[in-house]
Formats: sequence, structure tokens, C-alpha cells
Amino acid sequence: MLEVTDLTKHYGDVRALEDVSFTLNDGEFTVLLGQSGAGKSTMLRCLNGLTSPTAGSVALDGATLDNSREDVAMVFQQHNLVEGFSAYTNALTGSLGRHPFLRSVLQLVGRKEKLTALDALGTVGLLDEADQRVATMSGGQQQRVGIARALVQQPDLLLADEPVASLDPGSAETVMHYLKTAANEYDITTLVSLHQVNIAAYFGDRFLGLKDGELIFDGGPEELTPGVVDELYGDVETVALAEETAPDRKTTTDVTEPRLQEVRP
Ligand SMILES: Nc1ncnc2c1ncn2[C@@H]1O[C@H](COP(=O)(O)OP(=O)(O)OP(=O)(O)O)[C@@H](O)[C@H]1O
Repeated sequence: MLEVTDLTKHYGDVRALEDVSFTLNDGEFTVLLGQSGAGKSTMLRCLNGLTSPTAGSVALDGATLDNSREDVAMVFQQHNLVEGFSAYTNALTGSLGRHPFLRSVLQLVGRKEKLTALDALGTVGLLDEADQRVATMSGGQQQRVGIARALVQQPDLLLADEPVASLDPGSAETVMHYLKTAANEYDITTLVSLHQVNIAAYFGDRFLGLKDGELIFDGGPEELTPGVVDELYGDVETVALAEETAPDRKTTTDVTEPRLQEVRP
């Protein structure tokens, strides 16, 4: 279980996060929403120890998270793969926490790690491309290799910061499908920041909404109403987008009381 308590991050006068508290249950697939500058990246960076909070705390399974940790994996928008290496070798570098980089790339690792890397590539649908150099892969395939690498790390918490932001809608959907499948198969607690509301509404089991650094929404798909989206984004076009997609997600106005928390002045 991930417990975030009164998390606050200030950059000088900028309040990137202000008193944010929530709990993620084991295995939950949660989407972090909010417009540009709302504090999504800051939140994820505080959760993986890349940024130190100004105040508040983060605990994973009861242990305080205050440094970069092996059991917290991150998928970035720019996947940071080694392009000259194969998908397999890149996936294998996910075991870096347990082996020095050179051992990983020279594949001087045990059979267990090799099988783990192949298993992860299979989960993201790239087993047949395991030997292909990443440089020759599409952006979506590269992002799936990034997910496989994160899986090889065998994390308890998987964070993804705008993992499909630079992809076309079709590839974005495919990557999100594999990300969610992987999270389910490996039973990993996952928090994904997205700015595409339609994709978020389709894949998220739960949503956290940030606005100006404050958590103003925490709810399930049926509570993610156009009113909530409007509150988060203040953008009529985005509301229309939410209405026209994921019809089975009931993003309609028939829910009268969205779980909007008080927006502080
Ligand atoms: N290193 C930094 N130094 C100063 N201000 C920062 C820094 N990082 C973020 N901020 C500020 O903190 C606020 C939150 O930024 P953050 O990047 O977390 O938002 P975001 O929701 O991820 O936005 P985007 O989707 O555009 O990345 C913004 O006002 C941003 O300018």
C-alpha cells in the first residue's frame, strides 16, 4: 500500500504540490489527471525519490520512501533506452539494481533474469522482436520496451509520467493496453499521469485530479463526470472529448454528486 500524507513541494514561490494526501491500495491502476503545471510530474518525482518534498511523507508498505528505490519503477515519456541495443538487452537492464550495468548489457546475468526479461517482453507483446535493435522500432514499441524494462525491475510500485504523450492516438491506446495488462499480470500498484482525458477515462480504475498543486478529485470511472473534467481543466473542449469517448464508462451528467473535494482559495 502506498500512503501519501500531506505532501507539499514548493519551488521558491511556486506551490507545485500543497498538502496532498491519498492512499493507493495494492494492485490498483490509478490515473493522475490535471492540466499542464498542475503538479503531476512533481508528484511522481516525489514518489520515486527523484525530488525531495518540502513537507509531508510517502510510505510504501509502511516504509518511508525518501530515496530512489529498486522497488519503485518509472516509465518516462522519453523512454531513455539504449537505442543501439536490442529490446532484450534493454529489458535486461531493468535488473540493474541487482547487477552492475556491464554485466547486464553483456548478459552475464543468471538464467532467472534472462527469463524474467523474456517474460516481460512477452507481456508487452514483443517476444518476436526481442532481438531487434531499439533504434529500428516505432515510438510505441520503444515505449513497450520501456515498460518491459520496468517490469524486470520487479517493482511494488510502477509510476508512469505521460507515457503516451508523444504517440499518435492508435499507438497511445496500444501502449496503454499493454501497460494495464502488465500492471494486472504482475499485480503492481500503478500510478500513471496522463493529459489525454479520453484515454484516461477508458483505462483508469481510479482517478486522482490535481489542480494548482492541490488534490481536488479522487474517484472511480463513474464519478469522472464532465463536470469534474471541467473543474480540472476548465476547458469545454475537453469535456466534449470525455463525453464522446469510453461510452461504457458512463462519463455522463447523470451522476449528480461528483466527489470533488473542497478547492481551497
Ligand atoms: N525544477 C523546478 N523548478 C521550478 N519550478 C518548477 C520545477 N519543476 C516544476 N516546477 C513548477 O511546478 C509546477 C508544477 O509543475 P509540474 O511539472 O509538476 O506539472 P505537470 O502537471 O507535470 O505539468 P506538465 O504536464 O506540463 O508536465 C509548475 O508551475 C512548474 O512550473
